[in-house]
Amino acid sequence: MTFPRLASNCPSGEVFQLFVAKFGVSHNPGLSVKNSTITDEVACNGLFVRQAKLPEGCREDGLVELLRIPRESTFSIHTILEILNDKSNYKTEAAFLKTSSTVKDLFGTFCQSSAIISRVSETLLLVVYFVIFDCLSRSAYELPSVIKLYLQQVLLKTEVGSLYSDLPLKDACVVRQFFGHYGVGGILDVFEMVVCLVQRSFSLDDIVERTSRIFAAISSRCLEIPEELSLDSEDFTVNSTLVPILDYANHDNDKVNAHFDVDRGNCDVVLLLDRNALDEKNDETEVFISYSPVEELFQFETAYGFFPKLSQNSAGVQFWNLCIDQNYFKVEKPWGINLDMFYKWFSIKPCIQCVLYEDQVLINDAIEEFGEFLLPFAPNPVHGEESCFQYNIQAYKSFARFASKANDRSEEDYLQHFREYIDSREKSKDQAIAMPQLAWTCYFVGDRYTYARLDKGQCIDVVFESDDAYGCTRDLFTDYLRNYCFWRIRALTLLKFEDFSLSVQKIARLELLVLNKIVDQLNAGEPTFWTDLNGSTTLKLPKCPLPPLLQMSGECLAEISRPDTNFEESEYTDFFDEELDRYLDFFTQLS
Ligand SMILES: C[S@@+](CC[C@H](N)C(=O)[O-])C[C@H]1O[C@@H](n2cnc3c(N)ncnc32)[C@H](O)[C@@H]1O
Repeated sequence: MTFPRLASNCPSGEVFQLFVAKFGVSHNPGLSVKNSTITDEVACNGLFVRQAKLPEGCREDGLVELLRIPRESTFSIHTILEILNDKSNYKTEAAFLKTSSTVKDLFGTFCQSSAIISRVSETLLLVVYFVIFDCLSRSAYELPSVIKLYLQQVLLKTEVGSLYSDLPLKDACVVRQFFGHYGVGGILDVFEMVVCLVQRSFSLDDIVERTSRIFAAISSRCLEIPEELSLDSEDFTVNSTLVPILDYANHDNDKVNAHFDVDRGNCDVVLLLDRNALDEKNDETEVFISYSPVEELFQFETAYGFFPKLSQNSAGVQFWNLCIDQNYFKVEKPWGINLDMFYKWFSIKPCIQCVLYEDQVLINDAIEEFGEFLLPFAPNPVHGEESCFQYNIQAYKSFARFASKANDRSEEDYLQHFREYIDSREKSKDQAIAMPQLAWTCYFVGDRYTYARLDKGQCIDVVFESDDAYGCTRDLFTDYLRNYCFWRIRALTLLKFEDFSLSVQKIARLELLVLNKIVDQLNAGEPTFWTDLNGSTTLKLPKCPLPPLLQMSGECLAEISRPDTNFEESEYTDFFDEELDRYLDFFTQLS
């Protein structure tokens, strides 16, 4: 099989040569960069290896080193500072002082923005750096040449086709309304904030378009590069890092034939080929690495702009973290419970993990988070016609009592504070209240029928003690899920997809596919939960994390009126002393 030559407008071959000639990158003679054939959707480069040109022999571990990139030619939040602070990277001392101090000032200003602080990640900080570099390079500042080359010939030339490439999203208000619970609002906020900060500091053309390109390129090219904490330690941390040339490698979990690593001797990043994974018949093969062995499709689409094919190497499964639109919490309330308030107090992510497996969509009920999601559907273990949870609208009085006991002061000193604070936390757009869970009482049978204010882990231990309780709860949840799917399918099908950016259309279509599949399976009485496959598969599901709890961009559904009626603490707990003990630190810190 042969691959097409690089298109004349594709600079990656030239970039490869420049990194080799000027920035210490070395490579195996069999390695080259070419147009990849994996996708027609975007212009796509890839790394290729020609077997005939690979020298004989290999490393001790049988792998062949294809590429070596010195640490100082990679970009992490640490190396960028080192590159900026190295005077030898500038033509004059004056240029060094001007650029390095301006970058630090602007970076400091950007990082004070609350939208950035609340969502800070190393990848975001890299975006901030490169957006600043782009503006400086267009404003008569000198940039270290390694940064300039990577920015201008890689980041700004990359086509990704992800959610970030589509920023600012068409019809952003509707997208926020219908996909905000997936965290899209946070992406939009950060993008708008970065653009706004840049526009305040520079009057340049095309800021929005270039910022979007840089966001998309960095999000799709960052690698998690391990770094030892110290020379004599086995412990290491990982840094989000941009690694030139290696980042031309594409992803395919079925065709993986290489992986990257760090040379512990000098911290170079190396790309290592498994020669056994090459097909003898093909003289030239595309090099594939794995961006992630576990494929969660929303994340792949947002970061990389594509849904990978279902691959046997990923255990034959992919995931869709079905985030629940919190607006539905107003529509249906199991046992009359306000689910928004429940999940917020317990810091439970309103998200159901779906497993895409052999043309089926199965709810992953084998993870702890599923049990957590299920909790508010549980019936009272004695009074089966009631919920097993009770909400205390006057929880601020419990907080005041705890604080008074912990600090030996009067309850009155704290009442107003907690009333206002709890009010603001319950009404906030965060998905977690982030206070001790003292608002929901759980009824359970231990040695006797009793009640206490437990956290989610404790609740799971006591609520699902018996298989009956679990089965009954799961049935109630299944009805809820069916109704949710109908509601959401209806909402999504009423949308005019053509009004949206391409990536949002792809996400909406895939979610519809998942929801319709669940409904079809439920209607046909087919398995809906992963554990229902018992016996028909011995597959052990890989771990796929749920998305984090949203900050500042969840829904705010609380409409709370807080009556000031008689309040008896003992109606809400049988375990006051244990609870006080448990949360003593929180309350003593208030003083
Ligand atoms: C780290 S870059 C790889 C190099 C990139 N192809 C280029 O042209 O520079 C990651 C991007 O490559 C593309 N890509 C990688 N693997 C892919 C695959 N299996 N299918 C479709 N696109 C892929 C996606 O656009 C992704 O965002």
